[in-house]
Formats: sequence, structure tokens, C-alpha cells
Amino acid sequence: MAPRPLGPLVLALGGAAAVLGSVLFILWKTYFGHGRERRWDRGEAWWGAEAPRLPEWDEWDPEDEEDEEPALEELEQREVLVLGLDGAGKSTFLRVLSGKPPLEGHIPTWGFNSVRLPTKDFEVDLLEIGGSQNLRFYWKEFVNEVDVLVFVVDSTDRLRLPWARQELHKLLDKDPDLPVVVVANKQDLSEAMSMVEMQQELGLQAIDSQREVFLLAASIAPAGPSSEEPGTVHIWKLLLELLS
Ligand SMILES: Nc1nc2c(ncn2[C@@H]2O[C@H](COP(=O)(O)OP(=O)(O)OP(=O)(O)O)[C@@H](O)[C@H]2O)c(=O)[nH]1
Ligand SMILES: [Mg+2]
Repeated sequence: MAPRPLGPLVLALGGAAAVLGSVLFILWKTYFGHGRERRWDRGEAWWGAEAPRLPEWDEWDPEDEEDEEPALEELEQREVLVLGLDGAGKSTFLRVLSGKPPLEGHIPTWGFNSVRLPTKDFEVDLLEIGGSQNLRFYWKEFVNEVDVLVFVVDSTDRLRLPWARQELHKLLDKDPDLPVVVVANKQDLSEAMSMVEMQQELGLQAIDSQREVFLLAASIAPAGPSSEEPGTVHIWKLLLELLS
């Protein structure tokens, strides 16, 4: 049987995938745009955000409710996209930022995962899209919608560093002005590449000098207790500077 032309099929699949990417983004916006649920735990937050004080029972007046609710909603929003190959440490980063302990082992994100963190002046939405090969296609759909890109790389994953580099540069091409924070994660492990190597292998020196690009060494969830590498706090502080 003569081979059938693939062109229309590829086009149709490409179109369907683009639509799905947009639907995912709309779902995320809808969730955060109108949802009242907060995924962060006010009690556990460590980044210095002031948790709103809940009224004592005898102070509570239902008529105040309507006045109080918008105060939280009125805060401006900032959006951070967290990408990187599967297993790089994206979900762990979001968990640690939310004050939760890292999970044991790698549980892949099938789709997206997000947290909203309040600061004094604005709220920061962090969106992770899973890094498995079939999800990387959607990354580019989100990159023009955010204020900062955090790109997490496993510093021990030498073999796949060229893939990480390729994906990172595709995203950079998509938005020439987007500030980028590249996180060289898992620096606690002895096989981790040095920062000089990471900079070279990821081709960061070749990036347009006008763009804000940062390379941070990190151990978001160190395997042992003795790591001295800066971790999540440093990334968060830099994000706050970039978003202010
Ligand atoms: N040694 C070490 N392990 C880490 C570090 N950060 C994360 N990990 C581990 O790396 C594994 C993968 O982390 P995840 O956060 O699930 O990776 P991910 O980037 O979200 O992966 P996908 O959702 O599949 O895209 C987990 O077992 C983490 O505990 C680190 O700094 N050091
Ligand atoms: Mg994940």
C-alpha cells in the first residue's frame, strides 16, 4: 500500500496540541483569577509574608466580610513560569517555597502544578509545567504570558544537558525580553557540574547582553544535611527583585 501523506495529520495534531496548550493556560488563569482557594499554608510560610489576621469570634461581624474579602483580591499579580526537564526539581522548588517538605523520590508532574505566594506588595503565581517530553511542546504557549522564567536544570544530568540547552534557547527565542533565572540545582551531589561548566554547556555566554539572565547554584532539596549551597531562599529573593 502506498504511504499516505502525513502533512494534514501532522497539521491537525499540531493544531489540536496548540489548542490544548491554550486551554491549559485558560484553566490556570481561571483558577487563579477567580478561585478563592489558596494553596499556600499561611502557618508554614517562611518568606516573611504577613498572614492576614483572622478576627476573634466575638469580633466577627458578617457585614464586614464583603469589605474585607477584596483586600486580598486587590493585590497585584505577578506570574512566574517554572520549567526544566523532568526530574530537575521544579515541583520540589514549589513545595519548599510553600513551606512543605520535599517528597521522597521523583513523582512526575503530568500537566501543571501551581502555587500562589503573597508578599507585602503583590501576589506571586508560580506555574510549573511538567518536564516530560510530551509536555515540553506546551511550554512555549505560556512563555509570553509571564513576568519571569525560572529554568531548573539538574547539574548532575550531563547526558541530557544538551536537551536542556536546546529547550532553554527555544524559549529564549520565543520572548527576547523575558528575564530568566537558570537554577543549577542538585549542587549538593558530588557529581554536580561546576558553575563554569554549566554556563558553557547551557550556552549562557552567547545570550544577548540586553537580556536579564541569572545563573544560580542551588540545592533545593539537599540529600544530606551539610549542604552549604544557597537554595530556595536565594532564588526567591532574586525573583522578588525582578518582580518589584
Ligand atoms: N540531591 C538532590 N535532589 C533533589 C534536589 N532537588 C530536587 N531533588 C530531587 O529530584 C527529584 C525530582 O524532583 P521533582 O521536583 O519532582 O522534579 P520535576 O522537575 O518537578 O520533574 P517533572 O515533574 O517530572 O517535570 C526528587 O526526588 C527530588 O527530591 C536537590 O537539590 N538535591
Ligand atoms: Mg514536577
